[in-house]
Amino acid sequence: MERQGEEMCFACGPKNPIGLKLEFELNDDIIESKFTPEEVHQGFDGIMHGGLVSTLLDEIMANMLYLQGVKAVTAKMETKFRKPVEIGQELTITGWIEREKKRTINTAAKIINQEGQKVAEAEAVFMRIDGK
Ligand SMILES: CCCCCCCCCCCC(=O)SCCNC(=O)CCNC(=O)[C@H](O)C(C)(C)COP(=O)(O)OP(=O)(O)OC[C@H]1O[C@@H](n2cnc3c(N)ncnc32)[C@H](O)[C@@H]1OP(=O)(O)O
Repeated sequence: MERQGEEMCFACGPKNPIGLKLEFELNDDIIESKFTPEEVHQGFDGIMHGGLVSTLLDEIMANMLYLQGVKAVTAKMETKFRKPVEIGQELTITGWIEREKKRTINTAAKIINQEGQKVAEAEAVFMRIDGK
């Protein structure tokens, strides 16, 4: 089978049939994406699965670096699930860089629901794999 590379990314790949198909807007140092979870994304009834909430946060931080030409992988990540994420509510996901030191980049991200409440947030350490 022919491999389709990054276009198959579960979170952002346009060719992944079961993917989240996230799109991003990078403005200066802040990246943003919108996503509305559906029933197929739930764990408990009516609530988005926490693993997928983490995926949204991981992906926004990863793509922020990727879109700036930085090749790095998530080395460590901590997620705080502040409120249940309801199915059918549009989410705004935002990511930014906190600090950089040699190979490691500390990043952060948050998810805000339609009512303006912070439903989840994360801090992560990315490690460059581009030899820089
Ligand atoms: C269409 C668009 C698509 C766009 C595509 C976008 C895709 C986005 C995907 C979402 C992002 C992801 O999920 S990325 C995938 C998930 N993450 C991964 O698979 C990463 C797996 N881990 C690794 O590959 C490796 O552990 C690395 C690269 C992180 C580090 O390995 P290494 O380069 O060999 O480094 P190593 O010699 O072991 O260690 C060097 C130093 O770093 C420390 N160190 C090593 N690993 C870690 C760690 N995880 N957390 C903390 N510290 C660590 C060591 O203690 C050591 O410290 P000292 O002794 O020097 O003090």
